[in-house]
Amino acid sequence: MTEKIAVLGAGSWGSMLAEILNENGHEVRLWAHNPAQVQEMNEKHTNQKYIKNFTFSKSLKAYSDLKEAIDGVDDILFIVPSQATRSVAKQVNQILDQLNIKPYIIHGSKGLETGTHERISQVLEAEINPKNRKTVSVISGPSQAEAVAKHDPTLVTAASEDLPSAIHFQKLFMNDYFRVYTNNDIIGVEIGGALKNIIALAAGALYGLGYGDNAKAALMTRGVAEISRLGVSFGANPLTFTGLSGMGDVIVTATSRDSRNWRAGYQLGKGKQLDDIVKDMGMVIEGVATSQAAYDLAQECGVEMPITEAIHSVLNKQETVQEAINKLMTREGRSEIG
Ligand SMILES: NC(=O)C1=CN([C@@H]2O[C@H](COP(=O)(O)OP(=O)(O)OC[C@H]3O[C@@H](n4cnc5c(N)ncnc54)[C@H](OP(=O)(O)O)[C@@H]3O)[C@@H](O)[C@H]2O)C=CC1
Ligand SMILES: O=C(CO)COP(=O)(O)O
Repeated sequence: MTEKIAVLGAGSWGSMLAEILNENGHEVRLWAHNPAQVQEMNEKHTNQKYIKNFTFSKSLKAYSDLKEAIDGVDDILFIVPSQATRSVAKQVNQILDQLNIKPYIIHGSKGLETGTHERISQVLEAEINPKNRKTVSVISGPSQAEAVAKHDPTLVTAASEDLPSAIHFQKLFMNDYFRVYTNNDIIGVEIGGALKNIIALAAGALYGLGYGDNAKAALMTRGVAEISRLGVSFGANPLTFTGLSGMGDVIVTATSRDSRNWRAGYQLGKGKQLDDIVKDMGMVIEGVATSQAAYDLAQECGVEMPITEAIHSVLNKQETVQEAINKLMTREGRSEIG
């Protein structure tokens, strides 16, 4: 089955997912809002700012006109930063009002919207009229774009409340280096993907301060515990958090030097100011905005999330990283389970 697919967002992950789909034989249209980036992709087949030293397939075409990118497609994949998804979805909906198509929608963004605290599938469902689309799904899991570029064997999850839609995307993406599982727990998959970025910030900060493997293992394990607590309070399946989009993504993002969130945390641990880190990174650090949304949600729902609170207070300059660690370590003793 070959399909026409629009990929919206040509950063590290959008361009790499577009390359996978293109290699799988689909007709892929990669949309970027920056015309210079479209020109670079079409003329040099590179995307140097986002994926260094990688040459994309010549058959992968980039577009700067959103309507041209979407017209006639079977599927639309949203891969812009979480906080930009709503504005892109509004534009897409207006265009779909004028076209006679009803595509499947999927996204690969890992964040929660600040203010509304919505998951990205909720944003897409709200902004794209059901008459203009089929279901909304997510693709998530441990998948640094730089490693996918090297065909590192990578396993991810496609999730939708509608299992046939998840299977639809499993078939589109699967190949011999990119293996896709399915899950109908979209809440758990999205919450795991979004909140692991907070744990990655914390892991980088610990390393920046010089702490080692015990601290890293403790952080990852208790990180999954608190992500799971929040997710379960929204009806997620606790087992999802032991899987690829939960523990799997915590492991890769909290250990990979390719992770922007880990690198940002490392610099925080070294004492660099957040504004400078964000400016110098030049790519999205999802954990920064998502730590605010997760902190607000935890307060609203009465869910205990000590690591999220610690990162929130460090990012808001209420505590240093060392002070936050001291507070975490001297909390009252707890039972591990429950
Ligand atoms: N990189 C990775 O390995 C992975 C990333 N993800 C997730 O994918 C999502 C995207 O990340 P990634 O590709 O890495 O991010 P990048 O920062 O690498 O790229 C983001 C892209 O989105 C574009 N963009 C930003 N704002 C807008 C907007 N308002 N409208 C249209 N386009 C916009 C940027 O263009 P410009 O810079 O020109 O503004 C850029 O092309 C994130 O949620 C991330 O968590 C998930 C798995 C792996
Ligand atoms: O989500 C990712 C890998 O699974 C990418 O993480 P970063 O955004 O921290 O690079």
